[in-house]
Amino acid sequence: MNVLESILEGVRADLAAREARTPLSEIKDLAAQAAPPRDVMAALRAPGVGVIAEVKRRSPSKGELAGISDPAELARDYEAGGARVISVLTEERRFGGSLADLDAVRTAVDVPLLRKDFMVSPYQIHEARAHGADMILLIVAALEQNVLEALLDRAESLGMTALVEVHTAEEADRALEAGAQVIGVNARDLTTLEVDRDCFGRIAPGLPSEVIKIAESGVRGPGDLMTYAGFGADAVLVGEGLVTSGNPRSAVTQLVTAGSHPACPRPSR
Ligand SMILES: O=P(O)(O)OC[C@@H](O)[C@@H](O)c1c[nH]c2ccccc12
Repeated sequence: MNVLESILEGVRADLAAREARTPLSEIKDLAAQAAPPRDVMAALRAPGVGVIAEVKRRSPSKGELAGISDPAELARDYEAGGARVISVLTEERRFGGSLADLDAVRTAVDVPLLRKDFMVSPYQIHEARAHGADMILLIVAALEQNVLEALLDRAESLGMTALVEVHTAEEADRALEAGAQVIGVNARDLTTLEVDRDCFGRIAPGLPSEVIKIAESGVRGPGDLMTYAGFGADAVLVGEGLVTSGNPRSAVTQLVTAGSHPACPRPSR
């Protein structure tokens, strides 16, 4: 079993336990009562290369990253630094996240939120909405094509935006086939955890100009952002580099400043 498969096994078990406690009908009601979703596309289409800042406690490759004691405070720093969207990892077993983290962040900031998890069922999408998320992650490598399409449709029917994650050109074709409007190229191969920073440059230039393109993982600082900008990135998604920086607010500001600098190549659409 590869890393992704073993993560998915745990995710399915945890999901079954939550579904047993709170039935789908109930979670749908809670989602319907939530404040309306924020306009993620508008946030991502703003000029310059945007920053999606991630609340990430642990990773399967590095273990505990920075001992985040207050996710709300971290999120406020991200927002003050100029993050366009905040990503909250809610997977518990490998990433140490939770829906409680998402709740804490939702009460602390106004920017759109991405629920970062391994989505395999519509239940998780209603759950994300009920907890205030505006965007969800769909990992192509984790989903059969028909399930990918069903989850994408479900997210859109709730007024949410899906970030469809790929790591290969074949997966990018599947994302487009499913109708993805926002595609994230993850530099990390989730089956091996290896990082390949050239992945974005191989895949993104082949995507249609109207698709929003996000470079995910392994962003160390403004230099990486500029490289990705040259290949057409609309935004970068950064976790570890921010949480381990010692000063997340200024680390976000530095990225945002680079992404709005006149010398930074802008996606043309
Ligand atoms: O911490 P990094 O290397 O900056 O990466 C952030 C983000 O891209 C990463 O957490 C991620 C990308 N895709 C995922 C899918 C599931 C869990 C986590 C992820």
